[in-house]
Amino acid sequence: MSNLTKIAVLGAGSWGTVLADLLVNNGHQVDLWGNSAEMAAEINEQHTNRHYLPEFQINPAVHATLDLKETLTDAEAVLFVLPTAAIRPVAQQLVPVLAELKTQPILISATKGLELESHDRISQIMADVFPKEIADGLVIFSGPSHAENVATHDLTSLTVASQKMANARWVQKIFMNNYFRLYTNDDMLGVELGGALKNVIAIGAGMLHGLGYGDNAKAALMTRGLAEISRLGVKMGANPLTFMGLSGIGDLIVTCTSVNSRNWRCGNALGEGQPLAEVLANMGMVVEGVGTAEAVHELSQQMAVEMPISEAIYQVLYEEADLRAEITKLMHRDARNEAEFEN
Ligand SMILES: NC(=O)C1=CN([C@@H]2O[C@H](COP(=O)(O)OP(=O)(O)OC[C@H]3O[C@@H](n4cnc5c(N)ncnc54)[C@H](OP(=O)(O)O)[C@@H]3O)[C@@H](O)[C@H]2O)C=CC1
Ligand SMILES: O=C(CO)COP(=O)(O)O
Repeated sequence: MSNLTKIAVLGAGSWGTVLADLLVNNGHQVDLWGNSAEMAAEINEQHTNRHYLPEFQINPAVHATLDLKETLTDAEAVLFVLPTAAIRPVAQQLVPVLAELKTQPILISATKGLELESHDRISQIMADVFPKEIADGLVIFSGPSHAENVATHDLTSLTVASQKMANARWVQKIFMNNYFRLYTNDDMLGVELGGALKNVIAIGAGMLHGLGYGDNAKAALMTRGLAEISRLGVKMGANPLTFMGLSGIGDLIVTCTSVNSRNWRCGNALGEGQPLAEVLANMGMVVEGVGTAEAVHELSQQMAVEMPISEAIYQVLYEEADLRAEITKLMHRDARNEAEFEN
């Protein structure tokens, strides 16, 4: 057993690969767990992951594996970087493996989404699946951070939130370096909601671009999008200030304005007239906002919170509503005061 801090990274896609590389660059030992033998061989032998990050050269010390027991043994933390839909089944696979270990790792989630049908946040899925003493220590890792930019060491700041601040501070310490800065936050609910719900609004920003709308339209969408995210979040018990932070407005800005965003690119292609099934098939990476739009549609009804922009995007994605007609409807909603927080 080495003296290095070992971190298990689950999910060898764009974000998991870049975070594994960052952790190794920071002097930690990393096992990167994935589900493809070819991918693991490519990472271990060529130190690339061309499907997800065509230009990226991975630190050769990143070790990819398909063996979950090997990945978890001696790990001080387990970082989930999987699509939302994979969190519950993979977490269930972990339970018997963790039960055999002498010490329990800290769980960290970098995933941004709401589960379909249950509308659960990642922390709720973890609470369902893991024993309380493990789930209670979960750290949420969220903020404006395209993998492609972190890969080139662009300056990046994120939020780490947990009910156990000691865990958040530990995660802060293992990730921070001269291009990666983390802030702690005790509002896990707000941090999770900001990270998940901005993906829906980013699809809308892409749609506007695809239709040919300009900067004013995008600024209005982002501002009113944040208003409805905050409205839902506050009603659910989140701190309104969280939505003004990195995991709120910060992530909304980066996702609504960058061609690196898969959600933005999906919306842009829809705005240009491509069918959703074709867009998703061509993307080859997860577009979390599509599933989350359906979860938000149901959650906002359940919470009796109006979310007109997210609802319009849901209608276009799932109910074959006409995009231009939805925009017209939004522009003709009842006139109101900007500061009204109720609807
Ligand atoms: N990319 C980014 O810049 C950022 C992403 N995120 C969030 O991180 C999460 C992951 O995103 P990202 O890395 O971009 O996604 P990608 O689509 O790039 O990669 C997803 C990875 O998860 C793997 N996977 C899917 N299902 C399973 C499973 N059941 N078991 C094991 N592996 C599985 C995929 O494997 P396979 O190749 O076989 O499909 C793939 O390697 C998302 O919630 C996203 O919102 C957050 C911040 C930044
Ligand atoms: O969350 C992200 C950046 O912070 C990644 O966004 P996309 O999933 O839209 O690429």
